Amino acid sequence: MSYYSIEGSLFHPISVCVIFLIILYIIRRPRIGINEPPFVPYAIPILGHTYNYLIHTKRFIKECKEQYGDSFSIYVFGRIITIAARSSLNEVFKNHEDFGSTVPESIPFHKLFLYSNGLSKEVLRFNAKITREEISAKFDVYAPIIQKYISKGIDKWIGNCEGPKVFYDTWMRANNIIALPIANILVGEKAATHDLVNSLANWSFDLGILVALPPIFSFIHPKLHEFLVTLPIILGWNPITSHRKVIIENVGPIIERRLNEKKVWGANYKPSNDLLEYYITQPDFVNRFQYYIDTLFILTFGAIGTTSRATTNALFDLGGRPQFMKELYEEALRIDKECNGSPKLSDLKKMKKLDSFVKESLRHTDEIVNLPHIVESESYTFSNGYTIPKGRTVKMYMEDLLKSKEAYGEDAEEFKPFQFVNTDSSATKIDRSFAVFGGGKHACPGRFFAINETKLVLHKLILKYKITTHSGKVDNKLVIGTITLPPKSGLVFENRQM
Ligand code: HEM
Repeated sequence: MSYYSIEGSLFHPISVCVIFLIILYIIRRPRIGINEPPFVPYAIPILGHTYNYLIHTKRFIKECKEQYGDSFSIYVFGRIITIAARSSLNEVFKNHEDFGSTVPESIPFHKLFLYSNGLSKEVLRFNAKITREEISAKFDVYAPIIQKYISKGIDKWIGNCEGPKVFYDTWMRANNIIALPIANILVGEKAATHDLVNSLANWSFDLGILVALPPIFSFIHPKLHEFLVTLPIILGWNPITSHRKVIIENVGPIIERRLNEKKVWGANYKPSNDLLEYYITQPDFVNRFQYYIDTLFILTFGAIGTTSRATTNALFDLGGRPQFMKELYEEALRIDKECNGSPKLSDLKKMKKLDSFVKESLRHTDEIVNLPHIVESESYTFSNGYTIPKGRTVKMYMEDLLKSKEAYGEDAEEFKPFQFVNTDSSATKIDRSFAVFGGGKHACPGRFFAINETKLVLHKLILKYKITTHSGKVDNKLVIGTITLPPKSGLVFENRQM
């Protein structure tokens, strides 16, 4: 009797597990339509290519391309994704009516931003328009504010380095420096209090568990992962709430005052030099105040972390290669003299070596695949004849583009900081071999602002400090699955002797 009951109790959970895995295998087996790009075979059921994709990304994707060509599909976290290498990749950008952007799967923007339904087309259109017309195009209008707050930020976050100071949180510091001018341009100097700047700079870092949870439940069903990620929000934990409160407390009274002044002074109302003024002029602003606060959050998500990441990577690229500092310092000194220490757009354009350095640093972001897009039309047929269905996620094989020997020479893997100096290829220029800012109609409209702000921050830092890595070597980026973040190692700042 006891023999049977022990065996029964062991048999029961194991057999349930086995039956569950068999059912999972059958129902989640990838189904490939006719004429699709080659599907790379895999050995481990259910897991598919997930392990190789996450752990051996560079080698795995390279081998797939060599064997299966310019577009191929793999099975990762219970989903088929298509990888588009160099020529197919540019098609995705060009045919923007067939493709839409996807938010990183792990971030439930639609639950975080209820007034705008997250990254809706309407929000993207609005943000693209103001970025293009009111931010990038007005760099010189905002130049005094940008200069002032970059200097303030450097004083606060790097400060006086009479002896060498080692920072192990350079990205956080650069993020705060980059956020200061952006926040001041967006909401004006009066509203951009310490708390507000802090909220705009750091809210995306507070998403914590919502971003950290790998989509393991997608093996069962993608909706299950989506549900688990949104569960904390459904249960009342929304990491945005406290930041939203800070923003509203700071901009609310200023908006109210400006709206009153507009009523009283009519045509004599004097608009302020900030983006809040643009928001106020929207015909539906009063009725959709919370919607516009959402758009502001979403804009800073794409603007601050990306720019500070580029700046931090460039600092580490420079710190690990001090042999290039002399040339950059001499260029910085010369141009700074010419403009009496206040570079405008025309002066930033003259910083050819710095521009080339920043572009080379962006080329070496070291992400293998990135920029997911989703097929929104019924299907899409690549010019190589392969068709992918509606709903399919396509990821760009960025390494294939950015380290292409055809475009960057036999030594494309090397860091060649001044290779763009005598070309007409500035860091903001998008071409078939440089898609760091995307491409086509939806290419990043903030790239002019981002590059100029990055250059201005680096210009001021190069003039003020000697910068080296603490290791004395070129430090590796932090690799998390298929994405890379700036190194976490030490960066040393030391005042230059005047
Ligand atoms: C180095 C910094 C930056 C990088 C690497 C970057 C990268 C990108 C990329 C790759 C895209 C296209 C995404 C896609 O095709 O799905 C994009 C779009 C966009 N970026 Fe940036 N970005 C940066 C800075 C900025 C800044 C500073 C702003 C705003 C001030 C901004 C605003 C936008 C907007 C509004 C879009 C959407 C455009 C559209 O949908 O038409 N970006 N960015």
